[in-house]
Amino acid sequence: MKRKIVFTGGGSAGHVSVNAALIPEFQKKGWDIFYIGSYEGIERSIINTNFPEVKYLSVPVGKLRRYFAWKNLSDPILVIKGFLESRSILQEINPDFIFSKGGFVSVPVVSAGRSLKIPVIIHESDYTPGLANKLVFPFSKAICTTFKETGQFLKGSKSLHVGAVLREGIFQGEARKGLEICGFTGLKPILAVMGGSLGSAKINKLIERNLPVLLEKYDIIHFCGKGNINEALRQAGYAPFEFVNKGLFDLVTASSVVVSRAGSNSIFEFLALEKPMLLIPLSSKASRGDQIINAKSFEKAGYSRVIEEEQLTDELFLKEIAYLAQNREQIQNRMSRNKEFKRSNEMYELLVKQIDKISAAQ
Ligand SMILES: CC(=O)N[C@H]1[C@@H](OP(=O)(O)OP(=O)(O)OC[C@H]2O[C@@H](n3ccc(=O)[nH]c3=O)[C@H](O)[C@@H]2O)O[C@H](CO)[C@@H](O)[C@@H]1O
Repeated sequence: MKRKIVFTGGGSAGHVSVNAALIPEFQKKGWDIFYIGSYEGIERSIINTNFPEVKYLSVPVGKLRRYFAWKNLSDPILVIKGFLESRSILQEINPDFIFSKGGFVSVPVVSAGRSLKIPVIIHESDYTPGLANKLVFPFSKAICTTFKETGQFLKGSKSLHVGAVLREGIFQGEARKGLEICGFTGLKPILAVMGGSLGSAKINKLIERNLPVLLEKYDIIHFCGKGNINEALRQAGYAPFEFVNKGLFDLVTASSVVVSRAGSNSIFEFLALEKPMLLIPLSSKASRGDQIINAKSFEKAGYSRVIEEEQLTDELFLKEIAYLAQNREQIQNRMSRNKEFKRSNEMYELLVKQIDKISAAQ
């Protein structure tokens, strides 16, 4: 009989990337694969676009906020509905295990899995654990972490440092194809700008203001986020994209320096591809501050420069880009020594070993 796995996680691509890295491995090994996500979240389009064979099942999702909003009154009802629907889906599938990448959508799925005694393994890619993962941590058999230091924030011995889990295609990117997609000549160095998977209004405005100056020295690839392209800016040397599913690694491989938010998956991808980074983490006013900690740890390792939003000025921004361009080789040397990541096939083997151990103990 085919073994079955249910993936969950979503809300932003950062909560889908590891799943997207692992799905092809489970496919190769003949598993029956299901994904439980929201009706409209980014996880739905990523899974349906890249893995049409995976059975995607939607459940209602209630957001967990740390601040007041009227929706805080209705969202608990959605969470309960999400739990009940997840439970009946899981009862029907009866998977060998659930792999959760976090985000709001994972809370009802993991809780329902626990109520049915289905083993759950979760993954945390940020330095400090996110709220959803913290809530479901007691329901899991193991929590895999990208950062070694994350274990100190999790009680007990369930945490397992695995490093970043990278999508297989990452090392197959071709600079030539990236240039072709953008219509660039390759004569100027390329600056890639990514405001996280959803785009960042702040970074988009920063680029807009500094575009004429930047274009004197660089060609620019700008990942603006869905619905954020400003068509008036389109010109020779400036290639804007909303969200790129295919060809992303051709574009990143073609780049010399990257300006980015500090979401964990993105920065580890840039590290693996040895792209010096200027990180502008999401402020602690708009988040739990996880990106600031991610960014600082990269700065300490000498892979990136960091400008916090509160310190961000156009002058400092241009100065830091110039610094990275000048010190590129030195930074890349440091990056090339970092091997703290897992290829998807290695992570597959690790997960299956874990799950066999758990099943034998049950
Ligand atoms: C606002 C928010 O909640 N941000 C969180 C979210 O960020 P976010 O969703 O931006 O997550 P990451 O930066 O970790 O990952 C983004 C992923 O999207 C991919 N990508 C991006 C652009 C594109 O056009 N195509 C594409 O495939 C990147 O290659 C990467 O794999 O999850 C991260 C990981 O938990 C957290 O650190 C962030 O704080």
